[in-house]
Amino acid sequence: MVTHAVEAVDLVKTYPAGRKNPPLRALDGLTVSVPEGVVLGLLGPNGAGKSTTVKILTTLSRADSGTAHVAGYDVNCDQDKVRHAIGYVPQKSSSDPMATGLENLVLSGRIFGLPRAEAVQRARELLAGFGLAEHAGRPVKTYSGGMQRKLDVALGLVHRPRVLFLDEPTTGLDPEARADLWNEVLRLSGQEGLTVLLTTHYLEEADRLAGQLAIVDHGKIVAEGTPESLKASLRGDSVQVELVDPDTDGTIRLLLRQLPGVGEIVVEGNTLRARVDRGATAVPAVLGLLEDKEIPVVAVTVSRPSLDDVYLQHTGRSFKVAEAAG
Ligand SMILES: Nc1ncnc2c1ncn2[C@@H]1O[C@H](COP(=O)(O)OP(=O)(O)OP(=O)(O)O)[C@@H](O)[C@H]1O
Repeated sequence: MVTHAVEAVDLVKTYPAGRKNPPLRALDGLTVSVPEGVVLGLLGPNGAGKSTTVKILTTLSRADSGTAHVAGYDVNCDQDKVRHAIGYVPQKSSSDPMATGLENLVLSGRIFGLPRAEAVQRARELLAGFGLAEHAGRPVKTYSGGMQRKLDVALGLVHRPRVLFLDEPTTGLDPEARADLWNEVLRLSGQEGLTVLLTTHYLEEADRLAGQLAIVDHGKIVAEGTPESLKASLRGDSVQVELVDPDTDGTIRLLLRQLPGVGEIVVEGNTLRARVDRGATAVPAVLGLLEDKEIPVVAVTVSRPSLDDVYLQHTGRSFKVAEAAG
């Protein structure tokens, strides 16, 4: 039997939106669960409701209705037990920039009730685990962005939680630091059996890091599964047409739409992305049509469906377009 480290059912959360406006429904019946030892990615564009979900699950906010259990405890009735069972790494760092990495970790351990010697030992263990041992004595303000983020994660682990919440853990990090942090999270989950719920609006992060994905849109989960199963559930291929000039009046989109086997088409700047039944037959047809109409093309590429295609399938819009809309 699968035991769930996190179980949220039908969460609704509204925020006041000013006197003349109806309340904003940030969560609209969100249901999600995370099996023990799994890294679950909550993927959605800005404003989808990811942070609100995390705040409710970490007892920082209360849902208007619905239920949630974390590590078996009710987030409303057993708040202290939940707080001891979880680690929470918020979007904004909670470390003291003037204190050293070691001091930050020891203080955090003391706050969780560890005796001083034990807090120091745990701090040193975490610094070593995250490759920060040689920087233990430096003020955090001198750390690189990647080092600071690793320290943030270490701070969330001081009290050996069973479930770790990471709210957009790699926002603002360069690709190398991002990959480094992904490896740390995978190590924690693989070797230490930690359950991780992370929020992200990076499709690549969701694809690479999450064993399970839940796609959030307008306060609801619209699709769930492993990244592979979600992509495999889409038939056909994705064809990308890069034009010399943008399709400002939508003519090219309409033309392509008429070809047999071509499904939804998304336009992003000079690029048109179409779902097609078979890439191998669609590419020559697309190229032939555009050549006939003397429409200049930079490139046409075909690929297997991506998470962006999965998102499009379930929400009717491309992830980038949803992000830009906020
Ligand atoms: N304290 C608040 N008061 C009013 N509205 C809020 C508050 N917190 C969040 N919201 C609104 O609720 C919706 C969901 O916000 P939330 O922060 O959960 O989204 P998100 O998916 O985490 O987005 P992001 O990726 O930008 O962090 C948004 O429309 C947001 O503006």
